[in-house]
Amino acid sequence: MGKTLVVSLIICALSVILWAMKALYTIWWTPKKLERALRKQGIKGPAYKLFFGNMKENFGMVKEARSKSMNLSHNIAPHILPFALQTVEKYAFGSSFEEGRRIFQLQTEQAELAIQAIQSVYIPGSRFLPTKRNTRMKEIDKEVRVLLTDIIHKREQATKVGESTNGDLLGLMMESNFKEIKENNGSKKLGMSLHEIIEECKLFYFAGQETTSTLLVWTMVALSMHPEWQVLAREEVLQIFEQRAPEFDELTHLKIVPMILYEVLRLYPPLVLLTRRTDKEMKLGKIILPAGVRVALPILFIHHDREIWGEDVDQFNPERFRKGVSNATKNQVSFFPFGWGPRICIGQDFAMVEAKMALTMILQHFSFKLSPTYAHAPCTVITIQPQYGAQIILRKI
Ligand code: HEM
Repeated sequence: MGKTLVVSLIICALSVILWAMKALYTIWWTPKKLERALRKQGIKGPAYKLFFGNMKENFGMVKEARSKSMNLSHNIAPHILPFALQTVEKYAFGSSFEEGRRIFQLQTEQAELAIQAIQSVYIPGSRFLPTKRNTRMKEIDKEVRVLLTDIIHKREQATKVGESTNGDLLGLMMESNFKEIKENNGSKKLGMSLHEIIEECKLFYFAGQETTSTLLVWTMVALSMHPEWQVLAREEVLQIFEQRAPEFDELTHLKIVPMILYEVLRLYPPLVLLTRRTDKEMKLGKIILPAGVRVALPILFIHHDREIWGEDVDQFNPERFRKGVSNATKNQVSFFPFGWGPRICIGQDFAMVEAKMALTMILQHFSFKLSPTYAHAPCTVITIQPQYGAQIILRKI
């Protein structure tokens, strides 16, 4: 008993030391290393300032918006999320909403538990303890795997007997995997493993629903706050489609709706930050970054940078996108809600089509305005969310 206690204490002490070393490395040594490297290149100042600009001002903007608590009646956010999921399910997995509902519920619960874990005090190694939350997270992970494995196995059988993928993403992924294995004489080393396919599916669930529903929720909030743009968008939609459902090809005729969506993505980018780690010395513009440095690309801050966007940076002004994104950004990389470079969001066109389609149909059938109970309080919970909900009053037209 005494021996076990000593061993446990030693393990605990070692993990605390390791954790402290890691924290020191991340918050002190790496920025110092970066600063030294930058100083040699004639760039002076603390590393965080060099890369984030005036953080205080930017954080202030988000904090200021967090105000009093409100009641959640008419909150549209929970209704938009299942819509986005249904779309991802249908086009990414081809399965019906009902079939995927269990996975959706589980993934939602998993995201909530992950947020709770992120927001609680970090104790090194605590994720291995059999706490209620950890146990539930493991159970969820297991159940999601079983459900997805089932969908994948059914698809595998269908692909083997030459059934069509119907062009959905999972089918295409498996078809190409199957082809690669076949071309290499059945060697499974080259194709994706079941584990990899499951991880891709899970990524699609997270990447494809929360982001697009966030875009739609903020678009409805913005159009409620700016009824003049709501009127313009509705006029355009009714002129092109009248009351009928839009066809995919016709969506390119929309001009005002994409301007609105871009402006919403600028003001409320669903993902506020991207991070990268340099694995070797790298040149970033005129700056040389040493290896092992974590670089944050603060999408939200850059989208709200007065120097880039001008004095009306905090205003909702879709007009700035009238001549397209390159014109609005003067060809700089200052608007990147979907990321940039090789890891750019693969679902961006899909998301834009989905948002245009959904917004068109909402505008055709409803006019909407903010409920007096709405409090404007954007806050970051993985994606940027209205902290007290998005209470909107819809009127059938
Ligand atoms: C408004 C909607 C969306 C926004 C704002 C958004 C934004 C992003 C961003 C910022 C990234 C990270 C890029 C990086 O790390 O550089 C990303 C990655 C990704 N997104 Fe989206 N996304 C949206 C919708 C979607 C949809 C609808 C899907 C799928 C149907 C999707 C699938 C993915 C995937 C699979 C990745 C990972 C790509 C990779 O690592 O190579 N996203 N997205």
